[in-house]
Amino acid sequence: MVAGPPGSGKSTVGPRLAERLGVPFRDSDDDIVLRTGRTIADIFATDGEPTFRALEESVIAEALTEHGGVLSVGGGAVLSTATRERLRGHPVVFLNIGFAAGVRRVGLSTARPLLAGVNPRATYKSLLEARLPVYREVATIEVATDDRTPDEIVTVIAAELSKNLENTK
Ligand SMILES: Nc1ncnc2c1ncn2[C@@H]1O[C@H](COP(=O)(O)OP(=O)(O)O)[C@@H](O)[C@H]1O
Ligand SMILES: O=C(O)C1=C[C@@H](OP(=O)(O)O)[C@@H](O)[C@H](O)C1
Ligand SMILES: [Mg+2]
Repeated sequence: MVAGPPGSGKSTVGPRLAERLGVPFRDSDDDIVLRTGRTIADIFATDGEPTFRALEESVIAEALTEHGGVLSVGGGAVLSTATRERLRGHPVVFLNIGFAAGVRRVGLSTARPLLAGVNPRATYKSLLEARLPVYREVATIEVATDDRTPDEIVTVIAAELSKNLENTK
């Protein structure tokens, strides 16, 4: 699984990592859109965050049982205790990102409803701080992404994954 804050590159790096490993790719946000036929922004605006989080838990639980490849998840997915429990035993990559680079990457897009409020920079800053320990708790691999291209990040992850595999032999 690939986890980390919005803008860390989960949806960009995940498919490239899957390609490099020769396995299929899924993204929990895409799975929610496929299942509901609605956008993430619409689900947040119409039904509220708790409905979105329940859908997110459900598509991740499904992917963890039926999907044998790389799964990128939304930035808030690991806040769920049930999801964290389901992740035990799975390799989890934490894509880390600093505030400045993260703000540049998420930009002014309205696709992320949590960052569409009055002060998105302050929201993003507190989100990074509050979630950092949670990402670290679930991660088996942590990669700083600020000054790396997606392909460089994939190379680092692939090397770490094979190192971890060697250690379990
Ligand atoms: N390593 C990187 N360097 C520069 N830009 C990146 C990198 N990874 C992702 N991006 C860009 O940042 C934005 C957010 O990436 P995305 O994969 O959607 O992040 P996430 O899924 O973690 O929210 C996109 O515009 C993407 O092209
Ligand atoms: O951080 C979050 O709580 C969210 C991150 C988004 O995904 P990305 O992290 O891929 O942007 C998306 O799941 C939703 O807008 C909520
Ligand atoms: Mg994403």
